[in-house]
Amino acid sequence: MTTVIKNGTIVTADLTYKADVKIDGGKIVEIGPNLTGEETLDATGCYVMPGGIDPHTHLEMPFMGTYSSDDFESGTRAALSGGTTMVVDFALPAPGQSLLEALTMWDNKSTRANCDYSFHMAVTWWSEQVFKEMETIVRDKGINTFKHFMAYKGALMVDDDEMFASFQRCAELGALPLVHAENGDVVASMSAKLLAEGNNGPEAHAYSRPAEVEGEATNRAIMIADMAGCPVYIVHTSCEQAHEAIRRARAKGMRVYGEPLIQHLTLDESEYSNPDWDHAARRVMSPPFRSKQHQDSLWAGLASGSLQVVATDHCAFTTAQKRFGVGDFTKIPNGTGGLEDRMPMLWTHGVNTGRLTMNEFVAVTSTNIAKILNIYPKKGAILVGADADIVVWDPKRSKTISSKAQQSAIDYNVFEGKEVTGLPRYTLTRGVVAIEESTIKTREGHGEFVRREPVTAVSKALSTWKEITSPRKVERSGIPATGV
Ligand SMILES: NC(=O)NCCC(=O)O
Ligand SMILES: [Zn+2]
Ligand SMILES: [Zn+2]
Repeated sequence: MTTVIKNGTIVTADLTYKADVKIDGGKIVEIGPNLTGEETLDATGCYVMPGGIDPHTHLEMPFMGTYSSDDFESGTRAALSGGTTMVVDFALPAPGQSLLEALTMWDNKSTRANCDYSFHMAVTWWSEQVFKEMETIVRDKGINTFKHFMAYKGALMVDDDEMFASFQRCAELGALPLVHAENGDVVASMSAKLLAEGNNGPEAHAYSRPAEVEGEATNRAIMIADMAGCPVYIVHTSCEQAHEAIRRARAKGMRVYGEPLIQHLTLDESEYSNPDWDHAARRVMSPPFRSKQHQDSLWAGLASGSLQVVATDHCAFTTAQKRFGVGDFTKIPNGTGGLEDRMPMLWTHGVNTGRLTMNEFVAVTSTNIAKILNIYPKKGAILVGADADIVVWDPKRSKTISSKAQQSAIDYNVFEGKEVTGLPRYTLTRGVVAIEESTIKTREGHGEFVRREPVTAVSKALSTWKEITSPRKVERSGIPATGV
């Protein structure tokens, strides 16, 4: 069946123009005036944009003694409802577990997805086996990104030598390392001190992870990547110190990417002072929410291009799960939701305030990450041949965010009560209408895994430069005899 989106204005990362879009077999087949098809979707007054890509989700993630509560069904339904048509989740091997075995576990969970998805593979330990399996993950399994946690000591954290070894392997394979940059040793030490002093509430989670903890680790990850000769992507960049490290590295010519979250852009540290324990605990995530000055830095980074992607790190725990940490903040499961609200919140606080143009909005919610992950223009584009992952965006539609009306499985929303203006009229996943205003038409299992080939251009450029500038043995003719 052919579908035509009529009377809208196409907005991409670099163009804004009036045209209809024709879809057949899940792909865009024609763009132009006066198109016709068997089904017509009216986009009068709307912007026709590439569907959002959220490159940072944790659906049904085993973490801190429990599982995050949105699975691939509810999580991707929430995504589509907010205009996001692809998610990238993290396959997390337990320390000692095979990467391939972990991937099978994530493959099994994702069969319920309503929209397309892909995985990053985490490197949570290091051995000859991990070294070898990384190649299979890239070449056979279509995954070109490896995640490293510098935090969560005693659980997911890797040390510098492991990270350096893994980054070097990424360089060989044309893969991109991702890093959760917080100094896990310092966090562990500060947490123990705070607890010993009786500081056990959710606000102490933020006290234990100041911006310096993130700035130091971000800089370290960037320097290690530079020595390994690979690009690096810093997830959930939340503060000026981390942004500064990214900015500085980019100015020196390093391929470094930074990803602020919608939560860090729009919610601040005052949330942790709320007298209601549940309110504060529901907002416990790592890194924690920061001050308004840090938020200004992140917005400036998006506008100037030193930060490239807005994600959610969607990792949703119910209030009951958060209460595991009553009396000990280190036991509050870390994570917040946001999949459904990322696009409307960013449009409202970015485009509607003049902090971002519409084209920049498309760039940071879709096109930039599609390019970084090497899936452009299959995803992230309104072009003939691209997947018809499209959001028809109505800039006048408004709502007040409420957990009562959300798709996410949890019992609250960190954006509760916020007014948003700018919402999907239609969300299409590979040509199928999944959302029509407030009507949910998602199909469980419709989502497909998106293969991602190695990023050969960047790794070839970096390895060529590395080879040319590598240290060389100095050849000497007159070597003195040893001893006397
Ligand atoms: N961010 C967070 O607090 N939870 C999810 C896991 C992670 O990304 O660190
Ligand atoms: Zn993280
Ligand atoms: Zn995460």
